[in-house]
Amino acid sequence: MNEKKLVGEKAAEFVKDGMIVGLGTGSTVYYTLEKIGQMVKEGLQIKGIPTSMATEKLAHEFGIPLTSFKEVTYLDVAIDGADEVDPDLNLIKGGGGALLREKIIAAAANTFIVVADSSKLSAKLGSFRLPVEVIPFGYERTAMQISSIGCVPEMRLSNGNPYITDNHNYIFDCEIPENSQPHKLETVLNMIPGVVENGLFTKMADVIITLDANKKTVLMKEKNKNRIR
Ligand SMILES: O=C(CO)[C@H](O)[C@H](O)COP(=O)(O)O
Repeated sequence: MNEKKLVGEKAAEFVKDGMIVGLGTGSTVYYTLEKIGQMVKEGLQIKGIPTSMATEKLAHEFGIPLTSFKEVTYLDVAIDGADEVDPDLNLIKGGGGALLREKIIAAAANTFIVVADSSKLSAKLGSFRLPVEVIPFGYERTAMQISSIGCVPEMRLSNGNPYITDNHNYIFDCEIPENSQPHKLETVLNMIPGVVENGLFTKMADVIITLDANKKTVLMKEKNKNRIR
């Protein structure tokens, strides 16, 4: 059974006629995009905003019409994957390198839905290294400052060269301190000059679509309505 397909396709049920939809990035949301593409062929009228160039390409392939922040100021719903999810619905994202656009789109969405197979659920964030996007200028010094707050950064490489994001930046994958408080760490990292964004998405997700022990899709919902928008 393909867990990613089950949760990915389930998320498409949240997409209704007339909506502006944030289109996430990754191998789970791939199935959401594929399903939305089918729904569009059957007459669904929506417009999407992609979180990455890879997703923009997929949206074209699946026939999903696109728009941008030149035309809209908010989204009805955004659907995206995650690398790790804790019981308070805090996330680590950015394994696919798209964290910056993903966070802009999640923050602009009235409802942020996360698709996560059961391997992504974790009692405490930190087993997946935290992606931190930094501008290339002064990245050596930025890395020192990331280290000074207890994180251990390692530059992400692609074929031996620095991995370059869609926004022409670098990524450090960081081990985070064991006793980290996710919201505090998210805020403190973003105060370091040179850090553009980090992959902690705290107080953002409204719904996690995952699977129970019987491999049936279940929804984990946000308990505290204290989202930051
Ligand atoms: O944050 C992401 C990309 O930047 C992805 O949502 C995350 O890496 C999950 O990917 P996948 O669904 O392939 O496991």
